Amino acid sequence: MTFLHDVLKPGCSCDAPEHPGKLISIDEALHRIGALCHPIAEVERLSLSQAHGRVLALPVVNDTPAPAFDNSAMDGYAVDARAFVGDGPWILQVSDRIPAGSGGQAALQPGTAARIFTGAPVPAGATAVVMQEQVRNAGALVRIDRRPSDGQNIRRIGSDMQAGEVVLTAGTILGPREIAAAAAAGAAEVTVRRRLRVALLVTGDEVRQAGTGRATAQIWDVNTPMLGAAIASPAMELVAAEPAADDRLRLRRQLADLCSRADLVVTTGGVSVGEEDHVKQALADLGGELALSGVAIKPGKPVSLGSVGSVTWLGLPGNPLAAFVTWQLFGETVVQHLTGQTRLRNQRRHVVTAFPIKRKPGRCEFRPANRIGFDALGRELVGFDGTTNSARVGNLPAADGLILLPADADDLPEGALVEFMPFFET
Ligand SMILES: Nc1nc2c(c(=O)[nH]1)N[C@H]1C(S)=C(S)[C@@H](COP(=O)(O)OP(=O)(O)OC[C@H]3O[C@@H](n4cnc5c(N)ncnc54)[C@H](O)[C@@H]3O)O[C@H]1N2
Ligand code: MOO
Repeated sequence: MTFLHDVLKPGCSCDAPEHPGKLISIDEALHRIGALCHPIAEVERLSLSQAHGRVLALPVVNDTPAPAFDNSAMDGYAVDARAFVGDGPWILQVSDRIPAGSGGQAALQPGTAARIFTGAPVPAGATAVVMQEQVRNAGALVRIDRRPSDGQNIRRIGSDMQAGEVVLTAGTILGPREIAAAAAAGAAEVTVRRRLRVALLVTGDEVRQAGTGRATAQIWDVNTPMLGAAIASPAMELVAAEPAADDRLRLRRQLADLCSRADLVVTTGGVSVGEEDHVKQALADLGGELALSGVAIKPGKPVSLGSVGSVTWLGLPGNPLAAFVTWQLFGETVVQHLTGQTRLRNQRRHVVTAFPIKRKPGRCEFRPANRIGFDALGRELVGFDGTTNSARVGNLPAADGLILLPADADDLPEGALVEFMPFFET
């Protein structure tokens, strides 16, 4: 069953009246993100040790073979097995001692064994290394009982990476695995895109920062710390995190200022249909253009995207779970495009529900869920809290991803196959 398609007739009571036919599918929204968001052009050169989490702007090419010389995979004895006559055992004199790092290595003296250590260069003329546990040692002599195979315990020059090989392509995000490969290629520095400048504007007169006073009917600000944490990844720089009033004029001034300092302005709240929802009007006043406004997704229906000149604007809903889900799904995708990542991280996979689900059809629904094991067929089972709503984040820490419930499904039995998207963690 596919459910990432246009929902022409939203079936949920809160979908239809204000947006008839205007909600687009998740896939269409992702497509529009791709069409709008292009990588920032500026790059910088960083040492590899400073580059964690950054996005490569130029490939990393291995200039010399890795490993750069044949070396031993074991502590043992380097021998030339071609010279072993008969079935053995063979007794050889130990003619040399080769620790790791020793240079200018002499060739193996014919008919002898060279004591060698893991990582040390294998002397010319040796065809194998016999690990020391398989050798009987008597002073300057060693006894080998089994014929070593050709190349045994030798890591060959270039067997990891060839000279001239592209180790990492442009657009790769540098995590520990990529940094390992770049380090093995001897890359001291890499060329990465500069950090994406992100500004956060959290609307809502009722929203208060924890630690300040709070009157009745006011609420703690969840979105600033939550999105601040999501943006605190090495490829991004949070240039501003400001509260905004529900006032169109002041909002316009604030947005103009943020657009002059950021590549991406993320707002929360004020994107729905109420008279207090001024964000879109303020952007229109600045000459902004909308790329999408409203997606058939629950929570997060009012999520919007647009641009003001070269600056991208992402409007997330105010409800914290809706903001979280739409950041995970759309915000991360916007960032991936703007930072020039070429391998988009779409880790959705199929899982099986541990409980039945009752719901209203109409929008594709994302629910916090957690993996709880496997069923008798070996399929991954997920559980979830049945009482989710778009303002509720208390159950987020227990979850480790989101399940996607089909737009057109009302009741799903226990054991239904659904998609699961693990959280992006930075
Ligand atoms: N008549 C309609 N009303 C609403 C509709 C609709 O279609 N018709 N859609 C609902 C849906 S769905 C959502 S989602 C919300 C989104 O509205 P906004 O994005 O404009 O957000 P606000 O109205 O500003 O706030 C919604 C909600 O979230 C609370 N909030 C806001 N900011 C924060 C924050 N930083 N930390 C914690 N909580 C926050 C705010 O107090 C509201 O309760 O609109 C529905 N309404
Ligand atoms: O779509 Mo709204 O996101 O239910 O909360």
